[in-house]
Amino acid sequence: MSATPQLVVHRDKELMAQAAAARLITKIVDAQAARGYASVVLTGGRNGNGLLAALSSSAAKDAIDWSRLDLWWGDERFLPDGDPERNYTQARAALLDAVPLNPARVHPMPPSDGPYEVDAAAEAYAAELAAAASPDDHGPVPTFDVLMLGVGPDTHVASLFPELPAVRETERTVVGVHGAPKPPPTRVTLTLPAIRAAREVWLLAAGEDKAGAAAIALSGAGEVQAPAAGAYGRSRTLWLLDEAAASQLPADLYRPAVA
Ligand SMILES: O=C(O)[C@H](O)[C@@H](O)[C@H](O)[C@H](O)COP(=O)(O)O
Repeated sequence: MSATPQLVVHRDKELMAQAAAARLITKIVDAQAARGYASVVLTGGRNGNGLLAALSSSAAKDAIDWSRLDLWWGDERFLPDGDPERNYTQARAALLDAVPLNPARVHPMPPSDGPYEVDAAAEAYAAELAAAASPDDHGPVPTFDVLMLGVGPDTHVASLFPELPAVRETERTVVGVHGAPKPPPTRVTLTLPAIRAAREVWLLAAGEDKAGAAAIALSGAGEVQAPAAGAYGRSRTLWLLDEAAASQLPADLYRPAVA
């Protein structure tokens, strides 16, 4: 496990999205060369969607073999299929509808108008992950190449909000969330054990409203109070920030260049 995060600070959120998209393309191409396929966990939010939009407008995206890419989600707002607030709907609009993915490798979380209520939806997604895991993986989830997470101003990641039961989960890989402080209140989320199955976890934070959250999560806070602090990958944990989000980090973590 690699709990010590590395930080990359970009000038602004546009540059951050473009650089993160370039980084993701390279990661996917490398994984496909090494293993034949790649697996990525997507996140919602402005930064996650900004990265997908940047990837969509990058010429280098054609280097990816889209038919050999597994896509999963870190969390989902439990809303009807096609709802514009669903992370899946937003990811389709930002990128997925424009690239030749293999539909069998795309794994959106279940919608609220499907066969499941929210806790059963979480169980179904956990079963889908378990079915995709191989004996080489470390448990009932695949070893994702990259798992991306937006960071909320309250330090939430995926739909793991401070102090709520989901962030305390140590056994199940996916749980239903009831009473989330950010609408909608009902959600499905990967848990910290599932997140930590990833080779690399990338946390995306841009804007002044994230500065406090980044400083708290990177300064030794506990994961129940600051879920972002508990999100780390097996071989790498990378925080991708813009200068505004990095502005409250302690000087031993980040020293802005002097102009
Ligand atoms: O499910 C949600 O309500 C959002 O997706 C949320 O979890 C988001 O990822 C973070 O709040 C970061 O948001 P931004 O990237 O928009 O700053």
